[in-house]
Amino acid sequence: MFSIARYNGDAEEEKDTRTLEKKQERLNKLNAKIANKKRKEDTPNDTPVEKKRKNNEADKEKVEEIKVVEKKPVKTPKKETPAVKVKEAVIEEEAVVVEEEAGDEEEAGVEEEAVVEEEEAMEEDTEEVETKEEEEKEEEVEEEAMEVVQEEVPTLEAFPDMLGPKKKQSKEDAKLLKSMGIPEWMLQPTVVSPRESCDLDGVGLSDHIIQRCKDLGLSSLFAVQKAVIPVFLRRQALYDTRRVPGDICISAPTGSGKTMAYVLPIVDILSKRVVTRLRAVVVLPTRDLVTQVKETFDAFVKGTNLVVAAASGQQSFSHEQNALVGNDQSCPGGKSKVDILITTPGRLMDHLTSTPNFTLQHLRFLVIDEADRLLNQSYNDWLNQILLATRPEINTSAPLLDFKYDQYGVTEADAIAPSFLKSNYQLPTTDLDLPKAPSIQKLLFSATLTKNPAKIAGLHLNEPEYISVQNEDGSEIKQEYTTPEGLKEFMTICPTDKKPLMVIYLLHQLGIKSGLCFTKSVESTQRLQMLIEAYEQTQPEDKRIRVKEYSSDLGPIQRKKMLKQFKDGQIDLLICSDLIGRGIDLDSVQFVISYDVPYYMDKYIHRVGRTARAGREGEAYTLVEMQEARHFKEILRHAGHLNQVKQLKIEKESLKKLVPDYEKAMSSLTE
Ligand SMILES: Nc1ncnc2c1ncn2[C@@H]1O[C@H](COP(=O)(O)OP(=O)(O)OP(=O)(O)O)[C@@H](O)[C@H]1O
Repeated sequence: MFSIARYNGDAEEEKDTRTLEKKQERLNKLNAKIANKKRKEDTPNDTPVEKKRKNNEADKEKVEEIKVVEKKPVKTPKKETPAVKVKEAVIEEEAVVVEEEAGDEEEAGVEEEAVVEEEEAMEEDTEEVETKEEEEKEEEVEEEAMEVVQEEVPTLEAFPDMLGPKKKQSKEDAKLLKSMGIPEWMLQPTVVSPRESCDLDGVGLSDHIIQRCKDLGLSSLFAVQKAVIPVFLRRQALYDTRRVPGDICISAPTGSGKTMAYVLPIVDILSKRVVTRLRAVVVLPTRDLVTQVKETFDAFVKGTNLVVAAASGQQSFSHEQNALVGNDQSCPGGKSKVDILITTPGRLMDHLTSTPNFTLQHLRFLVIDEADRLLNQSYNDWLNQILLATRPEINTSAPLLDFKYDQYGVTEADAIAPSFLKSNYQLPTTDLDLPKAPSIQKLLFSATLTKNPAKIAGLHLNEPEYISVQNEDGSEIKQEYTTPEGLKEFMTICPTDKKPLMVIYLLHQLGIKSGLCFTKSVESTQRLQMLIEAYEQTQPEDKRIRVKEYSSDLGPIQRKKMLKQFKDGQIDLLICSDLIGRGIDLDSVQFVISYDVPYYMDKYIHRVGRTARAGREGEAYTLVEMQEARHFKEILRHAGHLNQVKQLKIEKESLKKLVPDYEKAMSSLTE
């Protein structure tokens, strides 16, 4: 059903690397010169702001010097030309306090950085507008600014590359990492190539599940599924109080099929259960993902008597309570109407604290999907609270064993998980008694799994195993992340004011459709959507791109509707914040634009991973403002990913052609 297409750009990459190396050499010399000069200028009493200003000047100077070496000097428009207006609009747009999605802690640092950068950009603008002489050269300058977009802006190296591209891990490195607290099992993953695959019957799944896979159009299993499913199926018992099942951490590229890697074995193992208990909980960071994963479970439990529920606040709390436990009286073993629960950490905590009979004592599987993102979220100490609820406490003041019988003559104790019996009753013990351990297995999934020792320690993993689906390309440079094979990545460095125009260029000149465009905030999303929509109004009806904004401002029903319209091809471009930057699986996404640069590599990986999923092809474009170029390249280089992201060459003439309609659109918005 799916064809795996490979991008064979080795020769091109080699050429690019050579060019980059030469440039790098030239730039290193310049950097040394600038660093010397800067040292002389620096005074010990400089405030951080002053130092930052000087740094900026040095960077600016460096850009200028580089341009002298490579091309003629580039100036930016000074007067309030339409281009300047756009720039101001964009700056205004970005200066607004960034309202990121709730819980996205990473963003805090980024917001601060962005605000500082915008302030500096504004300062520069004011100075420029005041220069009368240059006002006269308006047209010429405008043309030159266009050229900046077209030119290849070289890598800016302000500091010696201390981190440098990551080299393959040597024994000494491993020792160092170990001494930093990274556990040994994490340093020695079972590495699986993303190209591996196997037949549906190659991993030990039961006939029923294999048939279900076929009914749903699957013909083989992807690498992550081939590697992970047998590890799940090794231990099929629901309660094995003697041997705890080992925990598993799985890292595999975006779109590589991680969801089915846990859905298939969980459904297979649980479908043999007799009584309904809550035995699997899947925790996800957003409601949209809860809905998506619930749909996958629903598809595979068909034909079994397993019950799947979602609790993410899309329905009222009492509705959820009723669906999870009903209205029965309190019972020591808890009650459950569902076998599998898909939820967000917040909602899970709410049910743990406020829903009588809701218990995790029977939990066999705890899946933490998008694990790095969730582990960064400390909402009410959710992880600790959940883990506590799965661990029995010995209660010395518990009453003596005295089972009550229910209406069917079944003892109440049958409802209590074996490991929790001692929490509820005092049991007669003998010398032969061994402690009964809970049978919970923790499973962590992500395309960018954390290696933060503190976060890992917080999970209290049992005999963990680490499976990593990654390229082993034999090169010297270690790639931190593996991206899908069918993904082509591009970046273009352009002035802030040209970014909306660049999006229009990508849509109209390259004719790309069915895409996601990520911005850094809800406000930014709204403004860009308005601007593009205004531009589309200037176009003939049959050439208009249908663009919509997808943000947390929309209710769950609207969001669902919008995603369906996008899947059905009724929307060409969804402009969104990082709300759907992770995990969301829309098979129709052909391209991704990062309108605002992601400040962290993992965010970049998840964004670009919305395309080229399940062996398909896709393209990702990142618009990089000139002042961000150094930082962005640095994070790419540090992750060993710089060579994979090509500079996009843009034809000046094609871009220019769009300007008149763009100006019309701008003035229609300001009217
Ligand atoms: N064996 C398979 N054969 C065909 N398609 C598959 C198979 N396994 C998964 N898929 C499809 O691949 C797509 C991506 O899967 P999934 O959403 O699980 O990726 P993921 O690894 O979780 O990505 P992300 O890290 O972005 O969340 C889905 O549309 C899914 O239906």
